[in-house]
Amino acid sequence: MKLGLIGCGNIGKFLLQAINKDEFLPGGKISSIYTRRKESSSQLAKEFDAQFYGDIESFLTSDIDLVIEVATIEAAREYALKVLKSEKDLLLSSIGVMADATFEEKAGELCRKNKVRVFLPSGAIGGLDILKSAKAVNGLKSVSLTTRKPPSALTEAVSLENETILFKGSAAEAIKQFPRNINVAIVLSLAGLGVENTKVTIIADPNVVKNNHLIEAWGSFGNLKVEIENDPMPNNPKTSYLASLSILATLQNKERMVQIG
Ligand SMILES: NC(=O)C1=CN([C@@H]2O[C@H](COP(=O)(O)OP(=O)(O)OC[C@H]3O[C@@H](n4cnc5c(N)ncnc54)[C@H](O)[C@@H]3O)[C@@H](O)[C@H]2O)C=CC1
Ligand SMILES: O=C([O-])CC(=O)C(=O)O
Repeated sequence: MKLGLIGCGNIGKFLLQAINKDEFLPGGKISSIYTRRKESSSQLAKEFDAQFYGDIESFLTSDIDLVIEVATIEAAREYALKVLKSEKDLLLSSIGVMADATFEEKAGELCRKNKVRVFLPSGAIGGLDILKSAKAVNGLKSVSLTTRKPPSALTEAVSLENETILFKGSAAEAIKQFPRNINVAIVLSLAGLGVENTKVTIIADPNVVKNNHLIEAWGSFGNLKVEIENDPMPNNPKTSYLASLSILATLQNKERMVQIG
Protein backbone atom coordinates (compact mmCIF):
# COMPACT_ATOMS: atom_id res chain seq x y z
CA MET A 1 0.00 0.00 0.00
CA LYS A 2 1.60 3.30 -1.13
CA LEU A 3 0.39 6.17 1.01
CA GLY A 4 0.34 9.95 0.69
CA LEU A 5 0.10 12.31 3.64
CA ILE A 6 -1.62 15.72 3.62
CA GLY A 7 -0.37 17.60 6.70
CA CYS A 8 2.57 16.68 8.83
CA GLY A 9 1.94 17.77 12.41
CA ASN A 10 1.56 15.49 15.41
CA ILE A 11 -0.51 12.73 13.84
CA GLY A 12 1.50 12.90 10.59
CA LYS A 13 4.79 12.44 12.42
CA PHE A 14 3.33 9.58 14.48
CA LEU A 15 2.30 7.81 11.24
CA LEU A 16 5.70 8.35 9.60
CA GLN A 17 7.41 6.79 12.61
CA ALA A 18 4.91 3.93 13.02
CA ILE A 19 4.70 2.99 9.33
CA ASN A 20 8.02 3.95 7.71
CA LYS A 21 10.33 3.22 10.66
CA ASP A 22 8.62 0.81 13.06
CA GLU A 23 6.84 -1.19 10.32
CA PHE A 24 3.45 -1.44 12.03
CA LEU A 25 1.80 -1.63 8.60
CA PRO A 26 3.45 -4.56 6.82
CA GLY A 27 3.69 -3.85 3.08
CA GLY A 28 2.70 -0.19 3.61
CA LYS A 29 4.79 2.94 3.20
CA ILE A 30 4.20 6.70 3.25
CA SER A 31 5.94 7.65 0.04
CA SER A 32 4.54 11.16 -0.63
CA ILE A 33 4.00 14.13 1.66
CA TYR A 34 2.12 17.33 0.86
CA THR A 35 2.24 20.33 3.21
CA ARG A 36 2.54 24.09 2.94
CA ARG A 37 5.76 24.16 4.97
CA LYS A 38 8.52 23.39 2.52
CA GLU A 39 11.53 23.61 4.83
CA SER A 40 10.45 21.47 7.78
CA SER A 41 8.51 18.99 5.64
CA SER A 42 11.38 18.43 3.17
CA GLN A 43 13.55 17.61 6.17
CA LEU A 44 10.95 15.15 7.52
CA ALA A 45 10.51 13.57 4.09
CA LYS A 46 14.25 12.98 3.89
CA GLU A 47 14.38 11.50 7.40
CA PHE A 48 11.57 9.04 6.62
CA ASP A 49 12.52 8.22 3.03
CA ALA A 50 9.51 9.92 1.43
CA GLN A 51 9.11 12.56 -1.29
CA PHE A 52 7.96 16.08 -0.39
CA TYR A 53 5.54 17.90 -2.73
CA GLY A 54 4.76 21.59 -2.43
CA ASP A 55 1.84 21.54 -4.86
CA ILE A 56 -1.21 19.35 -4.60
CA GLU A 57 -1.40 18.40 -8.30
CA SER A 58 2.03 16.76 -8.44
CA PHE A 59 1.36 15.13 -5.04
CA LEU A 60 -1.84 13.60 -6.42
CA THR A 61 -0.17 12.32 -9.59
CA SER A 62 2.61 10.67 -7.58
CA ASP A 63 2.57 6.88 -7.23
CA ILE A 64 0.15 6.48 -4.29
CA ASP A 65 -3.02 4.41 -3.70
CA LEU A 66 -4.46 6.14 -0.66
CA VAL A 67 -4.23 9.67 0.79
CA ILE A 68 -4.32 10.27 4.55
CA GLU A 69 -5.53 13.74 5.52
CA VAL A 70 -4.12 14.82 8.89
CA ALA A 71 -4.31 18.61 8.53
CA THR A 72 -7.47 20.62 9.25
CA ILE A 73 -11.12 20.81 8.22
CA GLU A 74 -10.25 23.66 5.82
CA ALA A 75 -7.59 21.51 4.18
CA ALA A 76 -10.00 18.57 3.99
CA ARG A 77 -12.59 20.83 2.32
CA GLU A 78 -10.00 22.04 -0.17
CA TYR A 79 -8.41 18.68 -1.08
CA ALA A 80 -10.73 15.75 -0.28
CA LEU A 81 -12.76 15.84 -3.50
CA LYS A 82 -9.58 16.35 -5.55
CA VAL A 83 -8.17 13.19 -3.99
CA LEU A 84 -11.25 11.19 -5.01
CA LYS A 85 -11.26 12.75 -8.51
CA SER A 86 -7.67 11.58 -8.89
CA GLU A 87 -8.90 8.01 -8.21
CA LYS A 88 -7.18 7.54 -4.86
CA ASP A 89 -8.80 6.21 -1.71
CA LEU A 90 -9.05 8.75 1.11
CA LEU A 91 -8.72 8.50 4.87
CA LEU A 92 -9.92 11.60 6.73
CA SER A 93 -8.94 12.66 10.25
CA SER A 94 -10.74 16.02 9.96
CA ILE A 95 -14.09 14.28 9.76
CA GLY A 96 -15.83 17.55 10.63
CA VAL A 97 -15.84 18.34 6.91
CA MET A 98 -18.51 15.63 6.54
CA ALA A 99 -20.94 17.63 8.68
CA ASP A 100 -21.85 19.33 5.39
CA ALA A 101 -24.36 16.94 3.79
CA THR A 102 -23.76 18.31 0.27
CA PHE A 103 -20.04 17.68 0.64
CA GLU A 104 -20.65 14.15 1.93
CA GLU A 105 -22.97 13.47 -1.02
CA LYS A 106 -20.39 14.74 -3.54
CA ALA A 107 -17.76 12.52 -1.94
CA GLY A 108 -20.11 9.52 -2.20
CA GLU A 109 -20.83 10.23 -5.89
CA LEU A 110 -17.12 10.47 -6.70
CA CYS A 111 -16.47 7.21 -4.85
CA ARG A 112 -19.10 5.41 -6.92
CA LYS A 113 -17.90 6.98 -10.18
CA ASN A 114 -14.19 6.34 -9.63
CA LYS A 115 -14.46 3.11 -7.61
CA VAL A 116 -12.60 4.54 -4.65
CA ARG A 117 -13.43 4.61 -0.94
CA VAL A 118 -13.42 7.03 1.99
CA PHE A 119 -12.32 5.80 5.42
CA LEU A 120 -13.46 7.62 8.57
CA PRO A 121 -11.63 6.21 11.61
CA SER A 122 -13.31 6.18 15.00
CA GLY A 123 -10.65 8.65 16.18
CA ALA A 124 -10.53 9.53 19.86
CA ILE A 125 -13.80 7.73 20.70
CA GLY A 126 -15.40 4.27 20.54
CA GLY A 127 -18.81 2.61 20.54
CA LEU A 128 -19.61 3.35 16.87
CA ASP A 129 -20.20 -0.37 16.23
CA ILE A 130 -23.01 -0.35 18.81
CA LEU A 131 -24.68 2.72 17.28
CA LYS A 132 -24.52 1.20 13.79
CA SER A 133 -26.13 -2.03 15.04
CA ALA A 134 -28.76 -0.11 16.99
CA LYS A 135 -29.63 1.88 13.86
CA ALA A 136 -30.07 -1.18 11.64
CA VAL A 137 -33.84 -1.29 12.33
CA ASN A 138 -34.22 2.44 13.13
CA GLY A 139 -34.18 1.56 16.83
CA LEU A 140 -31.72 4.26 17.93
CA LYS A 141 -33.52 7.02 19.83
CA SER A 142 -30.94 9.27 21.51
CA VAL A 143 -27.18 9.91 21.27
CA SER A 144 -25.15 12.41 23.24
CA LEU A 145 -21.47 13.23 23.68
CA THR A 146 -19.95 15.02 26.66
CA THR A 147 -16.36 16.08 26.04
CA ARG A 148 -14.25 17.24 28.97
CA LYS A 149 -10.74 18.51 28.33
CA PRO A 150 -8.15 20.62 30.16
CA PRO A 151 -8.70 24.31 29.26
CA SER A 152 -5.38 24.42 27.34
CA ALA A 153 -6.70 21.72 25.00
CA LEU A 154 -9.81 23.75 24.16
CA THR A 155 -9.13 27.43 24.26
CA GLU A 156 -6.14 29.75 24.26
CA ALA A 157 -8.26 32.45 25.85
CA VAL A 158 -8.34 32.15 29.64
CA SER A 159 -6.99 30.04 32.48
CA LEU A 160 -10.03 28.76 34.35
CA GLU A 161 -10.32 27.95 38.04
CA ASN A 162 -13.53 25.96 37.84
CA GLU A 163 -15.01 23.67 35.25
CA THR A 164 -16.89 25.67 32.65
CA ILE A 165 -19.39 24.57 30.02
CA LEU A 166 -18.14 26.11 26.78
CA PHE A 167 -20.82 24.66 24.54
CA LYS A 168 -24.15 22.85 24.62
CA GLY A 169 -26.03 22.13 21.41
CA SER A 170 -26.09 20.03 18.25
CA ALA A 171 -23.04 18.34 16.70
CA ALA A 172 -23.59 20.54 13.62
CA GLU A 173 -23.15 23.70 15.70
CA ALA A 174 -20.33 22.22 17.83
CA ILE A 175 -18.05 21.60 14.86
CA LYS A 176 -18.67 25.14 13.57
CA GLN A 177 -17.57 26.62 16.89
CA PHE A 178 -14.78 24.11 17.72
CA PRO A 179 -13.41 22.87 14.38
CA ARG A 180 -10.12 21.68 15.93
CA ASN A 181 -11.63 19.89 18.91
CA ILE A 182 -14.77 18.00 18.15
CA ASN A 183 -14.36 15.94 14.97
CA VAL A 184 -15.42 13.01 17.16
CA ALA A 185 -18.95 14.46 17.32
CA ILE A 186 -19.26 14.18 13.55
CA VAL A 187 -18.13 10.56 13.25
CA LEU A 188 -20.54 9.82 16.11
CA SER A 189 -23.33 11.59 14.18
CA LEU A 190 -22.59 9.71 10.97
CA ALA A 191 -22.71 6.39 12.80
CA GLY A 192 -25.86 7.37 14.69
CA LEU A 193 -28.57 10.02 14.39
CA GLY A 194 -27.00 12.73 12.20
CA VAL A 195 -25.45 16.09 13.00
CA GLU A 196 -28.68 17.87 13.96
CA ASN A 197 -29.89 15.17 16.37
CA THR A 198 -26.64 14.36 18.16
CA LYS A 199 -26.34 16.34 21.40
CA VAL A 200 -22.93 17.72 22.38
CA THR A 201 -21.60 19.32 25.55
CA ILE A 202 -18.02 20.64 25.74
CA ILE A 203 -16.53 21.32 29.17
CA ALA A 204 -13.19 22.96 29.98
CA ASP A 205 -12.04 21.45 33.27
CA PRO A 206 -8.83 22.57 35.02
CA ASN A 207 -9.00 19.44 37.22
CA VAL A 208 -8.42 16.93 34.42
CA VAL A 209 -5.25 16.11 32.49
CA LYS A 210 -6.80 13.68 30.02
CA ASN A 211 -9.22 14.22 27.13
CA ASN A 212 -12.42 12.63 28.33
CA HIS A 213 -15.31 11.67 26.03
CA LEU A 214 -18.56 10.23 27.42
CA ILE A 215 -21.01 8.76 24.92
CA GLU A 216 -24.55 7.98 26.06
CA ALA A 217 -27.23 6.46 23.87
CA TRP A 218 -30.46 4.52 24.15
CA GLY A 219 -32.93 2.79 21.91
CA SER A 220 -34.63 -0.53 21.24
CA PHE A 221 -31.31 -2.32 21.90
CA GLY A 222 -30.99 -1.00 25.46
CA ASN A 223 -28.67 1.62 26.93
CA LEU A 224 -25.10 2.56 26.06
CA LYS A 225 -22.53 4.36 28.15
CA VAL A 226 -18.92 4.52 26.94
CA GLU A 227 -16.35 6.72 28.63
CA ILE A 228 -12.84 7.21 27.29
CA GLU A 229 -10.04 8.89 29.21
CA ASN A 230 -7.53 9.71 26.51
CA ASP A 231 -3.89 10.50 27.02
CA PRO A 232 -3.06 13.53 24.87
CA MET A 233 -0.38 13.48 22.16
CA PRO A 234 2.89 14.70 23.66
CA ASN A 235 3.18 17.81 21.46
CA ASN A 236 -0.46 18.71 20.94
CA PRO A 237 -2.80 18.49 23.98
CA LYS A 238 -5.81 19.10 21.70
CA THR A 239 -5.30 15.71 20.05
CA SER A 240 -5.70 12.38 21.83
CA TYR A 241 -3.15 9.62 21.20
CA LEU A 242 -6.02 7.22 20.41
CA ALA A 243 -6.91 9.35 17.35
CA SER A 244 -3.48 8.52 15.85
CA LEU A 245 -3.79 4.85 16.79
CA SER A 246 -7.22 4.61 15.17
CA ILE A 247 -5.82 5.81 11.83
CA LEU A 248 -3.12 3.17 11.92
CA ALA A 249 -5.67 0.50 12.94
CA THR A 250 -7.98 1.52 10.05
CA LEU A 251 -5.11 1.03 7.59
CA GLN A 252 -4.21 -2.33 9.16
CA ASN A 253 -7.84 -3.57 9.05
CA LYS A 254 -8.45 -2.37 5.49
CA GLU A 255 -6.41 -5.25 4.07
CA ARG A 256 -7.91 -8.02 6.22
CA MET A 257 -10.12 -10.65 4.56
CA VAL A 258 -11.84 -11.33 7.88
CA GLN A 259 -13.46 -8.10 9.02
CA ILE A 260 -14.15 -7.71 12.73
CA GLY A 261 -17.02 -5.56 14.02
N1 LIG B 1 -11.15 12.30 14.39
C1 LIG B 1 -10.55 12.56 15.55
O1 LIG B 1 -10.81 11.94 16.58
C2 LIG B 1 -9.52 13.62 15.60
C3 LIG B 1 -9.21 14.36 14.48
N2 LIG B 1 -8.26 15.33 14.52
C4 LIG B 1 -7.97 16.04 13.28
O2 LIG B 1 -6.64 15.78 12.90
C5 LIG B 1 -6.02 16.97 12.52
C6 LIG B 1 -4.51 16.85 12.70
O3 LIG B 1 -4.19 16.70 14.07
P1 LIG B 1 -2.73 17.01 14.61
O4 LIG B 1 -1.74 16.31 13.77
O5 LIG B 1 -2.73 16.79 16.06
O6 LIG B 1 -2.65 18.59 14.32
P2 LIG B 1 -1.34 19.50 14.15
O7 LIG B 1 -1.81 20.88 14.34
O8 LIG B 1 -0.24 18.96 14.97
O9 LIG B 1 -0.95 19.27 12.61
C7 LIG B 1 -1.70 19.72 11.53
C8 LIG B 1 -0.76 19.96 10.37
O10 LIG B 1 -1.49 20.25 9.20
C9 LIG B 1 -0.84 21.27 8.50
N3 LIG B 1 -1.79 21.97 7.64
C10 LIG B 1 -2.75 22.86 8.01
N4 LIG B 1 -3.43 23.29 6.93
C11 LIG B 1 -2.90 22.64 5.86
C12 LIG B 1 -3.17 22.70 4.47
N5 LIG B 1 -4.11 23.47 3.95
N6 LIG B 1 -2.44 21.89 3.66
C13 LIG B 1 -1.49 21.10 4.14
N7 LIG B 1 -1.16 21.03 5.46
C14 LIG B 1 -1.87 21.81 6.31
C15 LIG B 1 -0.25 22.16 9.58
O11 LIG B 1 0.85 22.90 9.08
C16 LIG B 1 0.18 21.13 10.62
O12 LIG B 1 1.50 20.68 10.42
C17 LIG B 1 -6.69 18.05 13.40
O13 LIG B 1 -6.61 19.33 12.82
C18 LIG B 1 -8.12 17.56 13.45
O14 LIG B 1 -8.85 18.09 12.36
C19 LIG B 1 -7.55 15.55 15.65
C20 LIG B 1 -7.81 14.85 16.80
C21 LIG B 1 -8.83 13.84 16.87
O1 LIG C 1 -8.53 14.12 20.15
C1 LIG C 1 -9.63 14.30 20.71
O2 LIG C 1 -9.82 14.01 21.92
C2 LIG C 1 -10.80 14.79 19.95
C3 LIG C 1 -10.51 15.87 18.98
O3 LIG C 1 -9.60 16.65 19.11
C4 LIG C 1 -11.40 15.97 17.82
O4 LIG C 1 -12.35 15.20 17.72
O5 LIG C 1 -11.16 16.84 16.95
